[in-house]
Amino acid sequence: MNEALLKELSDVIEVRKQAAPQSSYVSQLMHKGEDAILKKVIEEAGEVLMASKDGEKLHLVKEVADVWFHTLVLLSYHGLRADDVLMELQRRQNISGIDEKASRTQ
Ligand SMILES: N=c1c2ncn([C@@H]3O[C@H](COP(=O)(O)OP(=O)(O)OP(=O)(O)O)[C@@H](O)[C@H]3O)c2ncn1[C@@H]1O[C@H](COP(=O)(O)O)[C@@H](O)[C@H]1O
Repeated sequence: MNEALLKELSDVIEVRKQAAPQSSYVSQLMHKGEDAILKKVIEEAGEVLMASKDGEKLHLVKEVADVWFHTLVLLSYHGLRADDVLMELQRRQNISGIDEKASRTQ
């Protein structure tokens, strides 16, 4: 995963959040509010399901990118960033790393 790219995208979303609604896709979506953002997340998740079933890998990658992007917009709406999710994933990896270490020493 390119962590820097996710952080960069989070920065762009933060800037668009403050901008006039007509100026960009993110600004418009932010202006429409939480329900509109949630609707996009659910819609894109449905498209991931269809892409998975049709077996086209590139289609799946594109739909997952749409989900990631819209969840970043949702995080920003709530004052959160990609970093918060990355830290949570890191925390889980650390826990499972500790578990693995413990099972090796038993
Ligand atoms: N990564 C994305 C990105 N991925 C998807 N989308 C938009 O998300 C929408 C996906 O919705 P759909 O697939 O349902 O397509 P649609 O029917 O055209 O969309 P709707 O009319 O239903 O909203 C499209 O309008 C895409 O353009 C994105 N829009 C922007 N970005 C990034 O966000 C940054 C800021 O974008 P702006 O706010 O547009 O400047 C850009 O630099 C990009 O890096």
